[in-house]
Amino acid sequence: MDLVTAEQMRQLDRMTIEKLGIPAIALMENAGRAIAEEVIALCRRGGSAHGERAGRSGSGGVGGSGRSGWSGSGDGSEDGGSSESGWSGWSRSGESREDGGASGNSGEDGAGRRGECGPGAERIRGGNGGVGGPAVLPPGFAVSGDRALTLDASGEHWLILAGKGNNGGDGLAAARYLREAGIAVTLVYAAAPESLAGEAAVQRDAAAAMGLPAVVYGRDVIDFAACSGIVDALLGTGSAGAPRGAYAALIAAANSSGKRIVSADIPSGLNADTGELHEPCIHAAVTVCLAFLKRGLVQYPGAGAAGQVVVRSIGIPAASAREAGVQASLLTPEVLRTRLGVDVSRRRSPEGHKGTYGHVLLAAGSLAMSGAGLLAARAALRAGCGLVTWALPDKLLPYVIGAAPEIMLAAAGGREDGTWNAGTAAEVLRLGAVRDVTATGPGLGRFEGDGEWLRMLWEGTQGPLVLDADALNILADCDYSAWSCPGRPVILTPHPGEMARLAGLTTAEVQRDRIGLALAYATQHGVVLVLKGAHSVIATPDGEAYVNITGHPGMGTGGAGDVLTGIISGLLAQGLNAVQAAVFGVYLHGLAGERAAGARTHPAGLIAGDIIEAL
Ligand SMILES: NC(=O)C1=CN([C@@H]2O[C@H](COP(=O)(O)OP(=O)(O)OC[C@H]3O[C@@H](n4cnc5c(N)ncnc54)[C@H](OP(=O)(O)O)[C@@H]3O)[C@@H](O)[C@H]2O)[C@@H](O)CC1
Ligand SMILES: [K+]
Repeated sequence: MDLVTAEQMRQLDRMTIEKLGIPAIALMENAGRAIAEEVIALCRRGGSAHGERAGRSGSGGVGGSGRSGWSGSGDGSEDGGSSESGWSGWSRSGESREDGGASGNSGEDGAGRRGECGPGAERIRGGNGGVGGPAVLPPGFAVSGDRALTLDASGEHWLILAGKGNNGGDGLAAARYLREAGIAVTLVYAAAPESLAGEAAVQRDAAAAMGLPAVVYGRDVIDFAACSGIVDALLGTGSAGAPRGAYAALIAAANSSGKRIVSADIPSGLNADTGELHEPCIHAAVTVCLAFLKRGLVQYPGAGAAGQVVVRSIGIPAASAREAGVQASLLTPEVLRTRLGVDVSRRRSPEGHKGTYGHVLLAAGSLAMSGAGLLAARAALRAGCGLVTWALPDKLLPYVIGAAPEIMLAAAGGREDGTWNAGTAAEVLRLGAVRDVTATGPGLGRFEGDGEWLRMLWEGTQGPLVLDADALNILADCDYSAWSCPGRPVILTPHPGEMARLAGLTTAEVQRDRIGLALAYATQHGVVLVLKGAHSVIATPDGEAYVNITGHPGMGTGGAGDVLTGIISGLLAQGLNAVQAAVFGVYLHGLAGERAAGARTHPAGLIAGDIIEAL
C-alpha cells in the first residue's frame, strides 16, 4: 500500500482529472459516499468515542498489536489471507467488511428463494403485487439495495463540520448520503457558505437544495451536546500550519464533546506528511483516508490521533502512484512478496544443511554487556541461519561458554578488563573473510581508537555489514563519507537517539518526520537505514521507504534492538539481499514481539529473550 505526501496526492488528483478526464466533482462524490459508508458502519457497530479508539492503540491489552484497526480498500490483493503473516486485522473496505456478503447478491438466498435479497435489500414491487402485497419479481430478476448506505431506525444525529476547501466539500457530499440513510445531519460551516468555491460550492448548493439544516460558526449556536457523532471535514491535505480562528475553535469543541468523530481524509490539525499534531488537532475514532494512505497517518503521534484508519478508493487508479514517483509503502505481506520478492513462508530445502543457510560473524559484547552479544547471536540462529560465530574479547569468553551451546565462540583479543581495543580489528576481519555477514555493535562499548577500528571493518569487509548500537555511536563521531567502500551493502539500525547522533539532530527533530529523514539519510550515505521505534521505517539507498506496523508496545525493553540485529544478520546469511533482510527482519521482529506479548500475563513483562523464542 503506497504512502503519499500531500503534494503527491495533489499531483495524483491532477493526473486523474486532467489525464483521465474524470471530473473533480466525481472524485468528491466518491469521497463523500465513502465517508458516509464508514459513518454508517460505525453507527452499526455502535462504538463509543473511546471504545472505538481502544481497539486501535493496542497499548494496554494483551496481544493487541496496534495494527488491528487498519483496513484498506485500494489494493485488493493485500494480505492474500496468509495465516503465516498474522495479518488477520486487514480487510479490503468498509463495505465488504460490513455487509457480510450482501454485496454481489445474486437474488437467491441460502434457501434457494429468489426475489428477496440479503439484509438491507429493497423489496421491489412487481406490477401485479398490489399495495401492501408481497414483492413479486419476474423469474431471474432481482434488485439489491445498498446496504452500505442504509441504517435501520437510527436515531442518530451527526454534525458535519465543513471547511471551505475540498475537504469541506467531501463532508458536504457525505451529509447528503447520510441524510438518505435516515441519519439526521446538521451542517456546520467554519466560514461563510458564500466563501466556498469550485466543487465545494457545488456540494454546498446540493445540500441546500436538499434542505439540509445548516449553521455557521460565529453566527449561530452550535449544539455539540445534542449530536451523536461528528464528521470532521474542516481541513485536509490543503491545510497549512496550526488551525486558525473558527477551525481551531471547532476542533477544540469537537474533541471536548466526547462524541465519536469520523475524519475526512486526515484529522484536521494533523500534518499530513509528518504525523505532527498541530494545536489543536482532531482526535478521531475513525479516519476515512481517501485514495492513498497519507504518510502522516502512519507516523506517531499522527497515527494515534487518527484512530482506526480506513483507506477508501475514490476512482484514482492505484497504479498512478508509481507514475507520480511515490517512494514510500506500508509494509504488508503483499509488499514483501511482490515488491521485494521475499519468500515470507521461509521455506527450507529438503536437501538443506547448515552450510545452505549461511554463517554470521558477530563482533559484539564486553564483560559488562555480554548479554547484548548473546541475544544477537541467538536471534540470528532463530532467524534461520546455519551457523553463528560470536567474536568477543578473550577475557569475556570463559564466562559465556555454554550459555548457548549452538553458538561458536572466537576470542578476538581485547583488554584485560574484558573490553575491546583497536588491535582486534585485524582478527575480526580475518574471521569475517570466510563468513557471509559481519555484524557488530551490540554491547561493543567505546574504546580508544574505535573510529579507526570501525574504518578497518568498513573498508575491509567483503560481505554485508550490519552496524548497531555503539558501532553507530562510533560512526557518528567519524566523517565516514571519506571511507572507501568495497561495494557491499551496509545496514544501519539506529533507534531515534542513535539516529540523532548520526544526523546531528535532536531526538525530537528525528521524530518530527521519520520517513523524510530516513529517506534523506539513506540516499545521501548510500546505506540501508532502519530507523527503529513505533512503526519502524526502512529506507534504501535508491530512495524507497517502507513503514512497518507489526510490533507491540511491550517491546520497549532492553535487548530488543540486539535481537533485531541478529535477525537481520541471520536473514542476510541465508541469501536475502540487504533491503529484503532489513525489511523482512523488522517485520518478523515485530510479529514475534506481538506473539511474545500475547503469551505473557501482561505485555509489560515481555523481555528481549521472549522475542527470540517467538520467532
Ligand atoms: N482536489 C481534488 O480533486 C480532491 C480533493 N479531495 C479532498 O480535498 C482535500 C484537499 O482540499 P484542498 O486542497 O481544497 O484543501 P483543504 O484541506 O480543504 O483546506 C484548504 C482550505 O483550508 C484553509 N486553511 C488552510 N490552512 C488552514 C489553517 N491552518 N487554518 C484555517 N484554515 C486553513 C484554506 O483557506 P485559505 O488559507 O486559503 O484562506 C482553504 O480554504 C483532501 O484532503 C480531500 O479531502 C478529495 O475529495 C478528492 C478529490
Ligand atoms: K479532515
